Amino acid sequence: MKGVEAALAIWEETRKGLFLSQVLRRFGEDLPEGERKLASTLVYCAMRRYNLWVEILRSFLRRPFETLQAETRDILILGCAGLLEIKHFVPQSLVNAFVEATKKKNPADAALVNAVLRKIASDGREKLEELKNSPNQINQALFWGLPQWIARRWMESWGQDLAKKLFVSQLIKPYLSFRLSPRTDPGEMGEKFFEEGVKSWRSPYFNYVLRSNSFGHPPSMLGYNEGLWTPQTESSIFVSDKVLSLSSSLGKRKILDMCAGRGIKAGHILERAQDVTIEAWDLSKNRVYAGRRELRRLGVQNRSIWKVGDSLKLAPEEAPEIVLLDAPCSGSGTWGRHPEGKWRLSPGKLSSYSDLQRDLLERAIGMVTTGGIVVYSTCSVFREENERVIGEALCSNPDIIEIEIEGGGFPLQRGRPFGYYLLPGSPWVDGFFLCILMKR
Ligand SMILES: C[S@@+](CC[C@H](N)C(=O)[O-])C[C@H]1O[C@@H](n2cnc3c(N)ncnc32)[C@H](O)[C@@H]1O
Repeated sequence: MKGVEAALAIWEETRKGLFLSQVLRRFGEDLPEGERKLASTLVYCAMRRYNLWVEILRSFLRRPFETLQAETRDILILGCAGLLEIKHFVPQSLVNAFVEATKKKNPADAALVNAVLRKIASDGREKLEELKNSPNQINQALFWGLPQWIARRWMESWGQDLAKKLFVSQLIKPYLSFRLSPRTDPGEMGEKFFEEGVKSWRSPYFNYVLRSNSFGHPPSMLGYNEGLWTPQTESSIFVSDKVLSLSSSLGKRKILDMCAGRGIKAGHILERAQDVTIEAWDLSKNRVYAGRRELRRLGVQNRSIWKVGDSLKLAPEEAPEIVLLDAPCSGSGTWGRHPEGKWRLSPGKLSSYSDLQRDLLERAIGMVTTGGIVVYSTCSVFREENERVIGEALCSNPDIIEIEIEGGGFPLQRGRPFGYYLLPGSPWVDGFFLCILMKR
């Protein structure tokens, strides 16, 4: 099973700090479709509930998990996740594949891996059910794949019902939404996708967005290189769509995108508003490079200026009428898509995000004049990165007011008391926060 070996190699790379999706793309290209799917399913299952697999393994091991060699730990985690989550595989062949991999990496541990994985195949589900049905908060955090401190914080700040929704969202398998360019006909594009084996249908929220049940590799799909569509989650589309409607209803054409990243929102705005110009900043040289390339792909690069640098220090070419601050954040609303993020976050890191967000928002407010708009967004569901940041900005800037947002059918959850949340709850909608401010 080449998929098992590839999963182990991907897992090792991810430990160096890379995203699963990045590594998977690199490894996946050389694998046949079935093996690529197996590798992807294994690494995502393992990463989504990493602490759960470690806990289950502990209960089946006679020695402390930490004393095992790193390669053996990896094999046991992927094996445990595969056996308890992948239903369409014969457990015995999966166990055999992991034992074979151990023989290559750590022959001395092959018997241990064989014994532990066989035990998990026969008794592991019972343990899983036990945790699922336990009312204990620690067991719930384990079952849904969350670090305990995060589960506790969400329970405290969201209350039991909404926190449960966030817990469940950790296990929703994400799919692609395609934002169509204004020159792309949704019906024709849907047919082309179908010919390529991808089923798609219209999003209930946007008439220029198609949903799919694919997790595919966008650059190798039909129409991507020609700029006919862009993969973008519908929550992210909601944010850039709001910038578009503010620009058109208030007649504001000069936009500053303070943290433009790879230019996904900038591309959306420029392709749908021909009279808008965007100045795009980002700290990362690589992202600015990718952003420029993205706008070129869409054919809108000549209405943009890009700068690499710290948005706390850069100066705009022209006074902006709208500032979009799509702030760097913990990404907690996108952990269904990028589950490695939750294991890399710490309380200290979370508060350093809040500090940076507060400074960036102050800078954004400082750059607009009377009537100017600041659109603040994060893909996080932590109040520390959202309402708290907005609350501090409103306190220190009495000339700023919040503007109400219409959901247009999108299930918005009012922040407490500022801004709006899009809570993660379907494969096409990540968790996002959005707040629109105006200078009086
Ligand atoms: C949420 S991402 C932006 C995504 C982007 N708006 C899009 O839709 O493609 C946040 C970005 O902020 C950038 N960033 C972080 N700190 C920054 C700073 N001090 N100045 C400018 N950019 C910064 C990161 O490099 C990252 O690309």
